[in-house]
Amino acid sequence: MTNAGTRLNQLPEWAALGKHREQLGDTHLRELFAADPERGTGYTLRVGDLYLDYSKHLVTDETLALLRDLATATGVAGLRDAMFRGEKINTTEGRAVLHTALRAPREAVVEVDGVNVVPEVHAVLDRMAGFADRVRAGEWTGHTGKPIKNIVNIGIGGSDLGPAMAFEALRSYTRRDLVFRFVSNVDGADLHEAVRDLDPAETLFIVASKTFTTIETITNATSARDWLLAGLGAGQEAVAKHFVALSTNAAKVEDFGIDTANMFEFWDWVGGRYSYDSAIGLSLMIAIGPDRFREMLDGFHLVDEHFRTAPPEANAPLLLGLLGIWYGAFFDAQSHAVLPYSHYLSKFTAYLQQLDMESNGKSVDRDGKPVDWQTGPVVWGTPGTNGQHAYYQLIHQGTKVIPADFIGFAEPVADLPAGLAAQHDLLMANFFAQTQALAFGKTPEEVRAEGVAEELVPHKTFQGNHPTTTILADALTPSVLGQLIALYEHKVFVQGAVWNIDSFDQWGVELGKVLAKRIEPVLTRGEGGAELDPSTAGLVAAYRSLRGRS
Ligand SMILES: O=P(O)(O)OC[C@H]1O[C@](O)(CO)[C@@H](O)[C@@H]1O
Repeated sequence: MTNAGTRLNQLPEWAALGKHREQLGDTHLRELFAADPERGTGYTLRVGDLYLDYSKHLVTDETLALLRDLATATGVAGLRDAMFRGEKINTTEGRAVLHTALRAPREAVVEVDGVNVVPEVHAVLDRMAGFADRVRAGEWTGHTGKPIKNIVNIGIGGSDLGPAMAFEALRSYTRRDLVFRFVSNVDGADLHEAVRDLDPAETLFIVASKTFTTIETITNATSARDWLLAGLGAGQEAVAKHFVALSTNAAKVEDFGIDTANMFEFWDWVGGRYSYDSAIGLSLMIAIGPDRFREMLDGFHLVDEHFRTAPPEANAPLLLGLLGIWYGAFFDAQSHAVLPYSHYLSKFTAYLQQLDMESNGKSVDRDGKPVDWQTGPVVWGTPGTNGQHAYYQLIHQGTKVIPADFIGFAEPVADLPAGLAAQHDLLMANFFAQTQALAFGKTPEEVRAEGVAEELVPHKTFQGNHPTTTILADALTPSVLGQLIALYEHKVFVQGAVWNIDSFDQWGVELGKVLAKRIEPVLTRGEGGAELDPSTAGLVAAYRSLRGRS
């Protein structure tokens, strides 16, 4: 609900943006830069260790002011403050949204239903640290007395993507003598490949599931238990030394056979896709150590505080959120590319896909009314420079408007051998070249001036005017990773607030789960299926026939 109870696209601020968009017409970034020599330095922000350049966006001072007016009219700041206060802003699930409490300092007070949750958060972090230290020191031994050397995280969605992404991102900080694997897919191949070369006696499974009912995770965890017990030739008593659980659901953890003494808890006010800085990060904490994990939490907290207190003109998540709204609503942009120029961020965009698309892939507003404005974009991308040799052609010369974030670092990771570290300038030269080419393109006149044959001029012309944000940091440290993730979390928040949707539920994933449960007995035993539509019934029959079951 907007502050005036008016639908988003009925607001005068929305109309003002529409009019402004018409006036902007085809104005080119070349013109905007020519008109303002300070633009390249003026349209920048510094947040913690992040340097943000938004000068290559199709905006003027007026655009930005109008977008901030829209944020005011839609009550973004009020909803933000309600979130930080622990109010139940996830209305369809009746829950508070308090991932920010996961990184609050020990002395902070954040109340849910009148209870300060910060002491509990730190109690769990301390328990995690104690456990991580024991594993890292070789003091946590398996059933046969051998120290644990292999850590396998079993989870899916937010219980996988966060720790898996952060493990990759911080690989240079990880214990290289321990093996870390992440299993998510219910395709048995995932678990098979993860454990086939491991010694069960040295393997710890971390079963990560907020609900502890997710069928993929419970199925994989059950198979992992079978693999372990068969490999050890042991009974159920071996489970306690080789399985720990990360969950909000102690009863289900116990049902599975994991001692709740080996459970690390979190709470229903932590959304799955906002959870890797909770107990869900245990595998990461074992990998990088508790101190580095805490540095990461401090990075998150730094951006939380920025989002909570920075004025609108200098508020980075607000700005990024509003830019996305601008392109979706007024340029018909359907997607948003996130292009990290770091090999270690290979899973960053996949992580953001859940964060953004599960949060803002909604088509009814908070009151259940259909929206008639664009909501969350398709988020996609892979690390540069690989994308340059694959799909950048379409970004440069295609017909779509694709706003893109370019993320890069001044320093290569510390433990890269000098010869390989020397490649970093080339990587970053590509990083800077791409946003330059996207913004300014190459005019037909410039192409002709190179002596290109006239019939090839249109093919070699780059229209430019493709909007990008550049995010530059000194190095990919635990703190910087936390800062980056919090930046995106709050950007997603801002967009959901303006679009007036509940960014914290995910009802859209439920139907498929229910149908899969109904279809499985048809596949395996030929039972039921009368209710299947003709297409699905035909496919199921073909599958059964191919498997020799009909
Ligand atoms: O941690 P859980 O409860 O196993 O859920 C895993 C994932 O499944 C979802 O609920 C979607 O199905 C995500 O939101 C969540 O991150």
